[in-house]
Amino acid sequence: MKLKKINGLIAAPFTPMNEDGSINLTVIEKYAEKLKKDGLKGVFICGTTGEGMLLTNSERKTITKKWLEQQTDDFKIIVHVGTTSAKQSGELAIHAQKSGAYAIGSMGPVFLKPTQTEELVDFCAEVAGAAPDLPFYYYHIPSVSGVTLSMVEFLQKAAPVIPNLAGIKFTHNNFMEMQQCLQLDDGKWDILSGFDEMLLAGLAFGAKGTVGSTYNFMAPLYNQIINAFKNKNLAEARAMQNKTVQIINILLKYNGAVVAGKALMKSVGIDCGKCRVPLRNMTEIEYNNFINEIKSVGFYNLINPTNL
Ligand SMILES: CC(=O)N[C@@H]([C@@H](O)[C@H](O)[C@H](O)CO)[C@@H](O)CC(=O)C(=O)O
Repeated sequence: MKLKKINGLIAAPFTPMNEDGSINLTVIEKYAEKLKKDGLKGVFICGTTGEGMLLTNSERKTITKKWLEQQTDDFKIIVHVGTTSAKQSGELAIHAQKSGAYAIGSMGPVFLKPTQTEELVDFCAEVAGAAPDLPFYYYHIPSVSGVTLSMVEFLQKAAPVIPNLAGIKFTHNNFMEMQQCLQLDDGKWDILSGFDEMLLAGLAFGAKGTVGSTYNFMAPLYNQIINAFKNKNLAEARAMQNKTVQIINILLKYNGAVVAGKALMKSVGIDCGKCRVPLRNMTEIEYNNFINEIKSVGFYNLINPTNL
């Protein structure tokens, strides 16, 4: 399979929900329009940020169909199909391919975790094999999945048995390993940088595509980091990355990037509602304090493209 690499920002969108916790599809068209206007190259749906593992397979298929109504050549829909079961993930992969998704991704099995690379390869081979016409990305996110195997070894052992293997969504801060993956097989693999606050480091090691949650509401800042890096203006790139770090620190202080990021979306015009258990939503007092802290670092001026 001849694979094109992803270049630029891919958002990991929140899954909009109603007050009763049901999924809210009515927001997705407006959501996609905002992301396209902000310069996103697509979305990676039903991942960590999308609370994918807190949704039923039926809900994930419904969300997939809705997002796919927004897909264009310049706005790619990548579907996270990871679950604890290769069979369940395979079912989602079949649906994603039938529905016309650009690609699929899957994290490793988080229950009965693989302890050796061959076990992870076997899991991914079954999932990727269910959608043989789509590029498959392994979703490496050890801080959440607990699957901490070598990605270099994974690529080496997976390549011969997963013909549609495209690369790795590398949500990890081991940049030595990321660099090795980027260099492997003459740079064949598409290695997507997954930590927004370390985007500049990923760019420095050669990553071209990136997936993240804060691209939902800070994309103009990150596109400025990418442009400053391309123009060799590292002082500006570092200054902008530092601003994103300030904001991410506040998100992490208020129940984390998923809960706080999802709550923030309403203030940028896309009301995504609350998160599902076991995630703990903010109280009203916490939310007011959160917004005040976000304002105190100039967030709303920062994301206003006319100020960039
Ligand atoms: C652990 C985690 O949630 N990582 C986020 C980051 O975008 C993260 O929210 C951001 O770097 C702030 O820490 C993404 O990599 C996750 C992601 O791409 C996804 O939700 O599919």
